[in-house]
Amino acid sequence: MPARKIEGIRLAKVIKAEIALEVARRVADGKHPPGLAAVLVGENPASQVYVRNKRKACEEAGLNSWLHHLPADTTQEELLKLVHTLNQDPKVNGILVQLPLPKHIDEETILRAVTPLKDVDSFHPENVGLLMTGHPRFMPCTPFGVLQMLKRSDIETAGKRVVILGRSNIVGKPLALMMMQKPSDANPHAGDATVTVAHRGTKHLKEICQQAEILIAAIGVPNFVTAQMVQPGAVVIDVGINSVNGKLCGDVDPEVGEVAAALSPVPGGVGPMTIAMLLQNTLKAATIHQT
Ligand SMILES: Nc1nc(=O)c2c([nH]1)NC[C@@H]1CN(c3ccc(C(=O)N[C@@H](CCC(=O)O)C(=O)O)cc3)C=[N+]21
Ligand SMILES: [Mg+2]
Repeated sequence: MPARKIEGIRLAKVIKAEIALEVARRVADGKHPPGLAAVLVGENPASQVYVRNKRKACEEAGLNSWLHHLPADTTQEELLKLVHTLNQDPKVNGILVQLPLPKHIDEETILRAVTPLKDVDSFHPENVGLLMTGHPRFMPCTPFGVLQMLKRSDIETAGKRVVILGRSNIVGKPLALMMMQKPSDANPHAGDATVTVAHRGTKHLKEICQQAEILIAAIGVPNFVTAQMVQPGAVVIDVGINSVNGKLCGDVDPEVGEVAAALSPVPGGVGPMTIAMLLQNTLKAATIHQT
């Protein structure tokens, strides 16, 4: 029986509608709409697509959004100056500096310059630390999207054996934290799972993947996960966004659909969920700022 398709794009629509309702309620109370400032440096075509999708989603949910598109030769000082301006702007609740940045700019320096209270990506070390200790301020958007995708598909994570392929700061590492943590009032979305993090250097990778009840691929290699790596009946989440001959493809080979119980597609899976959670975080930021 082919795998059930976990339609992130449909779940994201539901979440965006919930956010739109809450935004309308706040506006009716005389508050400003939450505002997201996106900063894009240079002409990376994929980044331009993501930023466009983010702005469209903001518009649909009634949030304000601004795009600051700077030329590829922008200096680090100029970018820092813009970040400082956005930090001070009361209409801006969330700041997103699209990665990757051009080589001559130090990403770590820029991510630390975003005030943690507007850091809707949750990339600032203060927010990473809060997440690590189980008191998240903002949950990073892609891992949060993965957890919501499972929850809203009635897929239990508690007590399950979860294998995460990939150890990036944006996906693998924070997802591992959120998946393994015990839920609490401060951390209601925690997964309560048993987590293994594997990567390209892992020995016996196939055997480890076969142990997974939930397998999450965020390794950045097209079609890396094949059917023989997947336990029959497992749930597989594909976080991969790869471009192959101009076509978008994930980290999971489509043949996995023949053995998995459920599989998230690319496109239409984790990507739209990431954007929905970005709006959720921007709304949360507005709540924190009381604007
Ligand atoms: N500061 C920062 N925050 C990010 O959250 C961030 C980033 N930098 N840099 C790049 C990655 C990637 N990312 C995606 C968001 C949406 C889709 C998305 O909407 N994908 C659609 C299709 C898009 C298409 O047509 O190419 C889908 O999967 O259905 C994909 C990828 C956010 N990222
Ligand atoms: Mg990785």
